[in-house]
Amino acid sequence: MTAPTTTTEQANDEIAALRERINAADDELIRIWRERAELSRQVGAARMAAGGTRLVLSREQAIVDKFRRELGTDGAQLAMLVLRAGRGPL
Ligand SMILES: C=C(O[C@@H]1C=C(C(=O)O)C=C[C@H]1O)C(=O)O
Repeated sequence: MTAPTTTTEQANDEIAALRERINAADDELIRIWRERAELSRQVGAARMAAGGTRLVLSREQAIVDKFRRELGTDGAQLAMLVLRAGRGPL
């Protein structure tokens, strides 16, 4: 059996530092999630105020396709949640 290359204390320090970065990334994701939902709501309101539709399915499909291309099947699922956050459930 090979000896460990780091001590438990070193590993704990590294994990604590990485978790700080994860927490910062999560905060950013939450901020961006809220920002996008608000922008989407504003687009919907502007379009409906001009007599247009609340939804544009071709645009939503393009967004789902982009997320799938970039992130795979989970990305497509994520896009559905992202879209729902802005315009509400279908
Ligand atoms: C924001 C818009 O309105 C709706 C919401 C979308 C979105 O959140 O990306 C996309 C298409 C529309 O169904 C838009 O048309 O861009």
